[in-house]
Amino acid sequence: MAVSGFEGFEKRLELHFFGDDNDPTVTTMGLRLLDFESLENVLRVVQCTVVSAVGNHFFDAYVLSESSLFVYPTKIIIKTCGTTQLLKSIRPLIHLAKNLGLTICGCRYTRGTFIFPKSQPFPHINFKQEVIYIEENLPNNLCFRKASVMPSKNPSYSWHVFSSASDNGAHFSDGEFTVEVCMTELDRLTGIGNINPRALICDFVFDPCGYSMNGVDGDRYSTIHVTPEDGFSYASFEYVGSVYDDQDDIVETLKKAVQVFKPATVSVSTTSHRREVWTRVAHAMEPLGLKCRSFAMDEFPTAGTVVFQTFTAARRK
Ligand SMILES: C[S@@+](CC[C@H](N)C(=O)[O-])C[C@H]1O[C@@H](n2cnc3c(N)ncnc32)[C@H](O)[C@@H]1O
Repeated sequence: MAVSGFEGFEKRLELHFFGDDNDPTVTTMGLRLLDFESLENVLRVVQCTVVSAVGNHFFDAYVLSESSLFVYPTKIIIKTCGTTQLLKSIRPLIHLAKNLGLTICGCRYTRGTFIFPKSQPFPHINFKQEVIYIEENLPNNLCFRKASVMPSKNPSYSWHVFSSASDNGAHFSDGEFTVEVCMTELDRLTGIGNINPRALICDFVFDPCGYSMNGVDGDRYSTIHVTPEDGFSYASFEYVGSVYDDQDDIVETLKKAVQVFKPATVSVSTTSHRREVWTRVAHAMEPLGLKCRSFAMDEFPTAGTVVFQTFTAARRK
C-alpha cells in the first residue's frame, strides 16, 4: 500500500480475442479454460490476488485484493487499483490465449487521474509511459491505435484512454455500452444490494476497511469498489448495458449507485456506438443535485465513442 494513502482510482484493461469460429470450445469456453494457477500467475505479476469468485453460464467473475477480474470466452477485463502493475498482464495473457488458439484483436486501457501519482510504479509513472509500454507489448496486427487524455474543468479528473484493434476487431457488440463511474468525497455508504436486485452478488469486506463487489446478471457484470478512508475516500461503479434495455433502467441504475455514496464529485465515462447513452447520464445526475461541470467526447477506432462528464454537488462548486 502506498505510504501516502490508498489509490482508489483503478486502471482498467479490456482485451478481446478471436479464434476458429468452427471450434465450439472457443465460442462456448475459450479463455474460461485457463486454469486457476495460470490466472494466479498473471495476477502475481500485477501484484494482486483472488479473494472470492463466482461464475455462471456466460462468464467468471473474480473479486481481487485490488478490484476485479472478469473472464468471458473471448474477452477479459481486469480492473486494479492501489499500486498494482496492471499493464504487465498484457504479454502473459496474450501468450496464454495463444495456447488456447485465440488471437488478440482488441485492447482498451482506461483510467482516471491518480490521487497519488508519485506512488505509482513503472509502467504507470505517467500516461505517456503507459502508452509506450502497451504499444511495445501488443502485436502488429493491432494497427488502429489511439491514445487520448480527455480533459475536465478540474485537472484532477482527466480521463485517460488507449484503444487499439485489428482490422477484424469489431469487438463491441451492437448496442452494448460500458459505464465507468468514479466518485470522490463520499458522504455515506448504504444500500449497495438494491442497485440491481436481479444480480448474483459476490463480495468481500476488507480489514480494517474497504469493500469490493461483483454483480453477475446473465451475460453482464457490474462492479463496485469502495475506499472509505477520510481524506481520500473513493468509490467506483461500473456496469455493462444495452441501448435495447428500457432507457429508464439506465437512469435508475445510475441514480441508485450514486445515491448509495452521496459523493461531492462524480465523473462518468461511457463507451458506446450510440449517442443516447451519455444523454441519459446527465438525466440521472441532475435530480440528485449534481451539476455537469465539464463534457468531453472522442472517437476511438472500433471501440466507439467515449464521453467523459464530470458532475459536482450544486452546494460545492
Ligand atoms: C476495497 S479495495 C477497492 C479499491 C477500489 N479501487 C476503490 O478504491 O474503490 C480498497 C480498500 O480496501 C482497503 N484494504 C484493506 N486491505 C487491503 C488489501 N490487502 N489490499 C487492498 N486493499 C485493502 C484499502 O485501504 C481501501 O480502503
